[in-house]
Amino acid sequence: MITLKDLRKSYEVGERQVDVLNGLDLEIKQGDMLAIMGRSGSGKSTLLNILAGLDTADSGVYQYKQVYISEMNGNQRAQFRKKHIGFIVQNFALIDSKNVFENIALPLRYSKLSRGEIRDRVDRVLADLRITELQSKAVDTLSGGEMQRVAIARALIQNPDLILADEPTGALDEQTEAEILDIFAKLNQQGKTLVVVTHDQVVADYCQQIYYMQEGKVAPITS
Ligand SMILES: Nc1ncnc2c1ncn2[C@@H]1O[C@H](COP(=O)(O)OP(=O)(O)OP(=O)(O)O)[C@@H](O)[C@H]1O
Repeated sequence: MITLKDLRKSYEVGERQVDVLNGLDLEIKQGDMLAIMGRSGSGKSTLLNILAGLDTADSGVYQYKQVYISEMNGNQRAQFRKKHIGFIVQNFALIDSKNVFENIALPLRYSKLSRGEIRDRVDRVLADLRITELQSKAVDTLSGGEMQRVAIARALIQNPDLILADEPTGALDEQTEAEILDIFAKLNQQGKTLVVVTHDQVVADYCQQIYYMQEGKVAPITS
């Protein structure tokens, strides 16, 4: 599904050049659920942002199915992101001034769907994530676990094939973490491909493969 080949990316910090990706290769198959671990600053978020089409490498190849994302311009990447990617972050990134329903419907706002179709789609993800009763609530009144469910619902609203999660349970207690991980496992069973960046071994152990990022590359951890 995804091939990354010889990805390189560096930043100039003052006089110094920091190599974040240093010839990174990775293959992700459809239906994989993989964890990426590694020390702080090793480049995990950079990699996830590139997979999402939010950022680009300086060189190397990013192929998604038959398409070369690494050859796209910013607009094309935005289209790609909208169609294929669901992105989930640690701090949920919800809009406080909007209620749950509006947050989940947000990615559909420039679509050609009618209000009724939007309603139906949101109803479906609300039901899937068992948060139908929260739909009219202000998001800043929710618990952390509820907020993350809303963020997952928003990520799913366009029915993406690839779900990228950056420390998705980092702000949650153990019990809530387990609930969110169950949701991920269920999505994976439904055929979604998931890539989860985490520092947490419990989260990594939920995934079928664990990769470790070091010196600008990733390598599988074999148990
Ligand atoms: N815009 C930028 N300008 C300069 N350096 C940057 C920039 N973005 C990231 N970096 C550097 O790139 C490196 C990788 O950052 P990245 O956020 O990808 O790491 P990470 O593994 O996700 O870290 P963490 O686990 O702490 O979130 C770090 O050294 C960071 O300081």
